[in-house]
Amino acid sequence: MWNLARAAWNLRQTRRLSACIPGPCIVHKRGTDILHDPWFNKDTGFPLTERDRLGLRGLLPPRVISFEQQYERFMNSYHSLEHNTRGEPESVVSLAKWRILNRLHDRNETLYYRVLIDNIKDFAPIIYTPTVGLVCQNYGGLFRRPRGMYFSAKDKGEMMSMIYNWPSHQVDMIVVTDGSRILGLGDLGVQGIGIPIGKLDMYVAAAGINPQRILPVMLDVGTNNQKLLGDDLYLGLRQPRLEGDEYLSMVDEFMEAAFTRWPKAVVQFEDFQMKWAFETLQRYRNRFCMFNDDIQGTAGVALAGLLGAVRAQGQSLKDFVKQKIVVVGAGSAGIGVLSMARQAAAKMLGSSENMEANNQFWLLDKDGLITKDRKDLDPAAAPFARGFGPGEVEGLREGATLLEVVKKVKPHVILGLSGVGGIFNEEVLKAMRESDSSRPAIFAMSNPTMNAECTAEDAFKHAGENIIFASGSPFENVTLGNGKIGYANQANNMYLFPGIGLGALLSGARHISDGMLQAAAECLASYITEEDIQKGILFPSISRIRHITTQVGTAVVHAAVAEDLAEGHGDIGLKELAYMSKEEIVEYVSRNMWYPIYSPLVHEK
Ligand SMILES: NC(=O)C1=CN([C@@H]2O[C@H](COP(=O)(O)OP(=O)(O)OC[C@H]3O[C@@H](n4cnc5c(N)ncnc54)[C@H](O)[C@@H]3O)[C@@H](O)[C@H]2O)C=CC1
Ligand SMILES: CC(=O)C(=O)O
Ligand SMILES: [Mg+2]
Repeated sequence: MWNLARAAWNLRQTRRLSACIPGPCIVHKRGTDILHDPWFNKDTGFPLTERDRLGLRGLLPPRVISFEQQYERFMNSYHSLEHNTRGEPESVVSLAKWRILNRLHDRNETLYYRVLIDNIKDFAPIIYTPTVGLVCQNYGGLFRRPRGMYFSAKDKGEMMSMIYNWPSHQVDMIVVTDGSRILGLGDLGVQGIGIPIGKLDMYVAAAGINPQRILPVMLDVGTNNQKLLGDDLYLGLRQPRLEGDEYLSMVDEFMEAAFTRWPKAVVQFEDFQMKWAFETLQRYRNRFCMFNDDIQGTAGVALAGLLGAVRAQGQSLKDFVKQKIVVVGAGSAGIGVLSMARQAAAKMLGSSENMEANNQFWLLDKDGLITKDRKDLDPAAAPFARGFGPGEVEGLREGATLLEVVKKVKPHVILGLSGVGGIFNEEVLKAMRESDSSRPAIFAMSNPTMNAECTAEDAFKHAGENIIFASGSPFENVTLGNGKIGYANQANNMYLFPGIGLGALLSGARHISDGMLQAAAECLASYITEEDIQKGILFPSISRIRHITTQVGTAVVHAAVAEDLAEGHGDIGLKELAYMSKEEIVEYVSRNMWYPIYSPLVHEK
């Protein structure tokens, strides 16, 4: 039986290798309809024979420009824009850069994704955080043409038919938001659509998901943002947010519709306010192949960073259980990080009893330190409320301030996921000089840049040059004395969500388990070399994101198979997956990653 599966796998391999040259792309349009379709459009790059075949002759200037020349011309325009906007306010420059990229996205997807992949380090801050936040805030004014699908409270009962309005026959990856907590910017209603668009651009760039098979989705359930409600030109529903069962029945309807049309799709929930983030995750995670990026993706990246910080202190990974970690922000992201960190510690300790005694975490929210004396203690925060077991620090009361906590606990790590810019202020950072760690870690993970708990520069200036620093949005490295560099790591879930989604898709996982998420986090944690860790580098350069995502995707496929959750993908069945070696899974994952090149277009009626 196994030998047969093996033989079939080998045969397919051979066939595929001989088919590496870009295959033809079937197109059902002709003439200007092709030029106006960004998926097929090659601008001046259509060869003459193709112009003849597709009725394009005379619709373009006669000269044929190669893909490389088009690429160079775009990059030249981009660099001129950089040059011409020098000295302008940062927001003006960032939006100008976003516009030029967006115009290309609207016109020629192949060229757009190629420049994005090749220049991901420079372009991620434009199409993703921080600029995407600014884009969402200014969405009404920037809107030119729609992207993705919008399901509103007015569409109740219609979603099952509406989903068939989407033109692609196959969708692999859906990112959905209700716009209720966009980065650290709060409720932006329908304007939050920029986030699923940016996340899916990262899916294409990092995971090689085919852009014809992605779907950004906005669930417009209203908004509680008074400014938007009072704005005549606001593009979403001008009504308060749906609540309770009305809200859930709308999300239910969307999920049923999406999985009815595309049963093998993966759905990522993004930027939902905390109560709905947790509730929808519990509601759907055993029914559908879905995950919540803010809770689960962020947790894996933070855990990888925390383990890196242990290594940077010259300790063994097992010493993680001795680290005193203060988390600031008890929302979906903060609680997600603590839950995963606790799981990892429990695994290292080997028993839940030891875990009770361990008690290494302190959690604060807008009302200060959370203890068991907290009135109306949120059930999600309850496992991390102080005031039980050994390890209590004298004199720390319910609601203690961050400064009090840092001074008394002398933590190894402070990790911010509060959405509040600057709360790691000079006093807090200076107090970190008394940390019990030889290399204290400061993670200011809130987005966008304005909402980071501190800047990289302030962290190194006030907390000392030996710290480890990471932030959610990118900062420049800091030049320290004696030619040393203070590394500004970017601890952002972009290092994991593409690999989680890709691994879930290619394994055909029924759902996404904790084991699959843990495998993703462990893979990222082990990616970085000892030499880099010693310099204070916790995460690899974003320019390696395709390679990282291949590895993370492989780890996720492997875990899905090991947990018996995989059902296979396309013509690769479970048995073939189960038979693959690690190298073969890597090869399988890479082979399934889309790469932007112009394919010959063949017209079919
Ligand atoms: N770097 C990354 O990959 C990620 C970063 N984030 C960022 O984390 C932030 C929070 O996200 P969520 O947890 O989903 O939001 P949330 O709204 O669910 O939670 C925010 C939490 O911060 C607390 N808080 C507010 N003011 C505070 C203060 N002054 N001191 C201490 N705590 C305070 C709130 O009480 C709440 O517990 C956002 O800025 C988001 O952009 C979220 C996901 C991933
Ligand atoms: C990065 C991200 O997912 C957030 O800030 O919400
Ligand atoms: Mg998010």
